[in-house]
Amino acid sequence: MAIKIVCLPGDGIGPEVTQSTIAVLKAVGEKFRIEFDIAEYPIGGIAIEQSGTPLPDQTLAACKEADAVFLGAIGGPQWENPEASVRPEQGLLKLRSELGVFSNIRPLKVFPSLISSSPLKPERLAGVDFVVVRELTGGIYFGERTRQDDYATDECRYSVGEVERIARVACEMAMQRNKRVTSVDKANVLETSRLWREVVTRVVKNEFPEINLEHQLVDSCAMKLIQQPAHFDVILTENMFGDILSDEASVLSGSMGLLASASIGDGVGLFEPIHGSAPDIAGLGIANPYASILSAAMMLRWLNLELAAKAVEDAVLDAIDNGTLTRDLTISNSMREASTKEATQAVLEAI
Ligand SMILES: NC(=O)c1ccc[n+]([C@@H]2O[C@H](COP(=O)([O-])OP(=O)(O)OC[C@H]3O[C@@H](n4cnc5c(N)ncnc54)[C@H](O)[C@@H]3O)[C@@H](O)[C@H]2O)c1
Ligand SMILES: CC(C)[C@H](C(=O)O)[C@@H](O)C(=O)O
Ligand SMILES: [Mg+2]
Repeated sequence: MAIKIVCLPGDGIGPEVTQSTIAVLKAVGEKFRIEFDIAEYPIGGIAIEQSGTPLPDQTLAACKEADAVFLGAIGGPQWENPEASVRPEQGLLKLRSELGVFSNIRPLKVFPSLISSSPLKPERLAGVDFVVVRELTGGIYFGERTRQDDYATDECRYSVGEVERIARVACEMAMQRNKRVTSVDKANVLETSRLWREVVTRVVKNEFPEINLEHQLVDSCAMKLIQQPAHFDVILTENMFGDILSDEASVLSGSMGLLASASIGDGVGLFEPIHGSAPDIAGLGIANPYASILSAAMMLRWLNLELAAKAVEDAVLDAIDNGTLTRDLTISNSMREASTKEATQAVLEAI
């Protein structure tokens, strides 16, 4: 039976990188005789243009019935008017919430052949391999917002249950890795962080006694990520800190255009690169498609298609090792610059 994938290209470079990813999915499907039924639906700014809402009912219904959902990126300056009542980002947040995908897994590896693409010194990058486990459906992203003439508020709320379940995801992941969890919070200031710290400590003590747990404040964690990135194994953190730290971490790998993610809950999974719609390069044909393609590999693995997932990851690695690099990766090392199409072609040839 065909595997039903709902694809949400979105805005800016979203459609460019999803087009590459669909080509790769088709190729890997042919190689391993897997039938994918891929249907595209609007989300984000394009959906606002078409129907006045960033997450149309048909899109949400299709996502809920799919085996997996794949998203490019949403947003852009056209929809950034501070007075606007509908925004592309609301569509993505509602989708995450409706699908209940509370854990966002963002792996970070440094590809040896890309060490010169990172602004960090090579010796800092040796052995860097960690994963950010970001809570995705709670915290300040989903609290009540108010606006008066002269002030505004954003509520940040976490329940014990929300922290327990994401802590378990991080611990289970750490058990498959080096059994080290760094839980990141701001417990010296925030009450939600003090609850977070308490709950994480209890979950580890009662359920994962083999895990080596450390707590780190988010400000010094931001520093340590650059100063000593090889220190980390699993970084467990709340929604907004995870958003910020993962973009920061992408600099270690050389580009945001390399970082994939999987958003998992109890039902259908959502797979998306961590980057946004990159309005500054949209339409130029130079976006890096590897983050998106690697997100599809995470999707294949989650669908229990391990051979196909590995084939996609190896093909991206081959393309990178052969020096097929888009502008974001060549900028600091004056190598030849590949287009999105050329990078996609290099992956297709390696499959
Ligand atoms: N998941 C998502 O859909 C998502 C994620 C982040 C931001 N956004 C939205 O994207 C819009 C732009 O946000 P931003 O500029 O802060 O972040 P961004 O991630 O879109 O871009 C940041 C920088 O990284 C570069 N970049 C990002 N992805 C790249 C790729 N694949 N290849 C080459 N270069 C790449 C961009 O050119 C830009 O210079 C905003 O509307 C924001 O809300 C959406
Ligand atoms: C677009 C925005 C709502 C989103 C987030 O903050 O979660 C993005 O930055 C991400 O990292 O996926
Ligand atoms: Mg982000």
